Amino acid sequence: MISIQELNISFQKNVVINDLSLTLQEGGIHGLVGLNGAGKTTLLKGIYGLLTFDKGHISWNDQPLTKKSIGYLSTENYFYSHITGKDYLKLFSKDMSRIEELNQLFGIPLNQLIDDYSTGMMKKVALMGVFLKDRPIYILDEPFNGVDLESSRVIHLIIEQLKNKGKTILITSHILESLTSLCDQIHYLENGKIKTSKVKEQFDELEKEVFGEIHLRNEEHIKKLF
Ligand SMILES: Nc1ncnc2c1ncn2[C@@H]1O[C@H](COP(=O)(O)OP(=O)(O)OP(=O)(O)O)[C@@H](O)[C@H]1O
Repeated sequence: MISIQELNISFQKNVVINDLSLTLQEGGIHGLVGLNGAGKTTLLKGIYGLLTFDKGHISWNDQPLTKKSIGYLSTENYFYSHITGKDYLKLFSKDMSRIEELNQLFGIPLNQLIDDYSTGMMKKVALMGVFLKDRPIYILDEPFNGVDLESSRVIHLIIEQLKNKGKTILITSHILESLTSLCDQIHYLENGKIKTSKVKEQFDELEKEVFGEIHLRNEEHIKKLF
């Protein structure tokens, strides 16, 4: 179980994560949603240990949570420039046949320079790097962003399989449907706190409760504007 207690993360005076508490059960797929700028990436970076926090505590089964327990997909792909996909993936695994087997699912031209890849291809190579490492926890920031339908389905199935192996997964997406079909629980982040958490049977309520209100407000506003 990952336990986050009263976490505060701020950038200068901008408090982005504000006394946030959240428990992530072991062996589950957890979604994190929220509007642009809500603090999803900040929270994931905080859990992975890329940001210092003003206060609070994060633990994993009552032990400190460290980077080596986590496979982390960042929203920004920090590749070395002028490196081929193959050379990049070799940083994650020396097992070339596993790399090639994994790539059968994604079809990336691995001998090409990453600099020459499309946005979706870069995302897929970054994800392949994450999946090549066996970790108990995976934190995936926008894994479906820019990825075609076929590969989204592959990523979906890999995540489900990781769950079957007992891994704990935390994932963000702007596409709610990709989370409702995948997650056991979805957490909604607003004003630096988890406003609500819903289990699978309650996902309809999440749509109505959180997004219904926003849709309604926007619809009225659009009708006034146009
Ligand atoms: N390095 C930084 N320095 C200053 N402010 C930052 C930094 N990173 C994030 N912020 C601010 O923190 C807030 C939350 O940003 P964050 O990227 O965590 O949001 P998000 O929920 O992931 O948004 P999106 O859905 O657009 O990806 C924003 O107001 C942003 O401007």
